[in-house]
Amino acid sequence: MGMTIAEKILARHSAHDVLAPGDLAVVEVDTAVPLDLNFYPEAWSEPVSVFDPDKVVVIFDHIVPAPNHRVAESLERGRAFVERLGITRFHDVGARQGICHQVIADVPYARPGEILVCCDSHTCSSGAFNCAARGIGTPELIYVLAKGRTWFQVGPTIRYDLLGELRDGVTTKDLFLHIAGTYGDHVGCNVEFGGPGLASLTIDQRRTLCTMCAEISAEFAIMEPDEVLAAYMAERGVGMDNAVWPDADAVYQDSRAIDLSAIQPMVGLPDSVVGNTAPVASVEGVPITRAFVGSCSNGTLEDLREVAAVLAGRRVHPGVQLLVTPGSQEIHRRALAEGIVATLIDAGALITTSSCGMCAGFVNALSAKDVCIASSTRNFKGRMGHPDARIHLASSRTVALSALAGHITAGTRRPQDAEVTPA
Ligand SMILES: CC(C)[C@@](O)(CC(=O)O)C(=O)O
Repeated sequence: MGMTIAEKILARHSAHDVLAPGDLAVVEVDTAVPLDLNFYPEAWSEPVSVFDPDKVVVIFDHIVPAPNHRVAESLERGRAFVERLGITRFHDVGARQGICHQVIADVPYARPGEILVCCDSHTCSSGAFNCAARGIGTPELIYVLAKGRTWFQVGPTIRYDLLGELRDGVTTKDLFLHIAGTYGDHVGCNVEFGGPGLASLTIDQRRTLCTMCAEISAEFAIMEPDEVLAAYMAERGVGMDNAVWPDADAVYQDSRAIDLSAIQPMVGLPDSVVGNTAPVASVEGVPITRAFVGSCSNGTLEDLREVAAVLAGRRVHPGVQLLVTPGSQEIHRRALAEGIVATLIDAGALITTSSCGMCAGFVNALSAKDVCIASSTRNFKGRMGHPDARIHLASSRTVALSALAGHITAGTRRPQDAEVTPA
């Protein structure tokens, strides 16, 4: 019987030749990624040894730099663990800091055909690399660290075939919001992306889409390998030998074709994106007080470029506070080199340290009165501060346009503005 990408990767890492939905697979893990949050005393029960220190990557990203002594003590616990077990791949506060999924992409720690686990729901982000990547809980991570193995129950797979190309100014965030609004949640299911339209999407755009699949409760969200991925990996010295395509006779729970050219700018409405999204045009004019660009879904260099293109030579609306959080120090440095940081600051934005930042609600929280538009991952009630704050999710471009206007808007691109705006 034919297998989907997820089934094939799990089978290759297990004792099974064939896996089908419902099967339990015990698998060897290629990479395990503990985060700063794992080292809180209530969560952490330290393994005496790790299965292979070279397969462990420790990344501090959620609450960094430490805002209080409790966090500082957790980070110290993490550093002691890294030191004791001889883990060399360590992203501490400082020069190598970044959001785990962005760092995993930058290096890259996620590789085609491999299995990567991390204690964060957005770990499916690395499905863009044809990697079976998934979030797990801290107790399970401790087991993986000790034994190098974990288990998954194989879920049915929903296949998305992408056709055509996105129109100018439309992003994979809009594509995701279309999927979440149209099809609702994908609880217990793997998601697989392929089709001729995939070739038109950059790696950053692919990561946005895969990352957001956590919000529809997907298990694995994996893309087919192609030349775009091969080029990205080749630049980083990684081959495609283990890349996995689905079998021609793979069995899917459902197959859905999406015409990318039909997607329009979308907004995720408060307080969940599941079945709750709308074209930006339909909420045009809703006043906002806060705007945020960042997170593991949209803190990429392409996001920052898009925001800079919108903001160049303009000023953010006086009633709006705009925060921009580069996904990693690597991206921050490249944004500096490209002049993006200066453009954003001149426009009135605040650039923050590379971390989960506002998305995780640990810094710069929203008040009860705030209305926010964010390109980040999640908009549950109370996610970014007070439960009465209203959070809309959108592309970084829509966030930037809205920050200029002081209200939610799909706006227009600058060259078009120049044509229609009298001097
Ligand atoms: C810790 C929290 C902010 C988290 O990172 C947890 C998670 O994704 O598993 C999230 O994005 O909700």
